[in-house]
Amino acid sequence: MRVALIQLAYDDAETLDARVERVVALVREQAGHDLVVLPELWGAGGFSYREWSSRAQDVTGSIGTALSAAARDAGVFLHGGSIVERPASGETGEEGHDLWNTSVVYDASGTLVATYRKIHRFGFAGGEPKLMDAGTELVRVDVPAGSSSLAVGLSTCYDIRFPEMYRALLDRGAEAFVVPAAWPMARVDAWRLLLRARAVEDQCFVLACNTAGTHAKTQMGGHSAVIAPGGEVLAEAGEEQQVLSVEIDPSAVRDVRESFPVLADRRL
Ligand SMILES: NC(=O)CCC(=O)C(=O)O
Repeated sequence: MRVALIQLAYDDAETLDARVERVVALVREQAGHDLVVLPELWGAGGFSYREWSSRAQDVTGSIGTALSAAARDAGVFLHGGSIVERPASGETGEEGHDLWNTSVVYDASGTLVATYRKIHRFGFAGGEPKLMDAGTELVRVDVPAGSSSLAVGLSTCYDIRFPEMYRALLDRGAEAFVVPAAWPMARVDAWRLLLRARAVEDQCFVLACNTAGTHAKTQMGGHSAVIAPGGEVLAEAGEEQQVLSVEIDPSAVRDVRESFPVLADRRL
């Protein structure tokens, strides 16, 4: 199964339209991959809190429409990273906000097959908790891989600090976790550690796609990575924009779990 992580760099000068055009061109270049992943909030800007409301969209807005077409044209399963979602229905959340940090996933025909609203909001008293509602649903999506498939648990950036969420995804059958992110350089050591920790403790692949470049006065950390279910780093990006293209073998999950059956020793 061939996976591409598009570690995108952007700055404050680029318009949303120009960024969407650039991103969908990069997605189309990944034809031949089974799964392509983009970072968190690449359209609105991961740390551009002040812009989030004006850049919010329904999942069927301009970003979603462009991603759907790119997935179809490239013939790839596409995790489109996340958008600042403002549902066209006027829905509000339990805390009264009308915004969510929502991941959008398309199959190779361009159909929106899953959405995931980020459960753990980053920013303490500011940022996401101030502006957005928290998601409440765990989401697993099965990505076709040749004659079989890979069960992928969805998560976003700051979620990686909450191991109980990944255990819950494991209990829903996850064999891999996708982690789109806008994680800053200042804490990149923690990012690299946490990705491997989640892989080792749950014996799952971790496919983590971070942001690069500097926006909203925040330097992003890069270091997107693909981690095997035994914890080996199969590929890791540097600090600049880069596409990581990696072959993974879904049967490695079963092999690791059989040869070192630590999950069978859980005491609930
Ligand atoms: N966008 C995020 O969730 C950032 C998370 C982060 O910087 C951290 O957990 O540290």
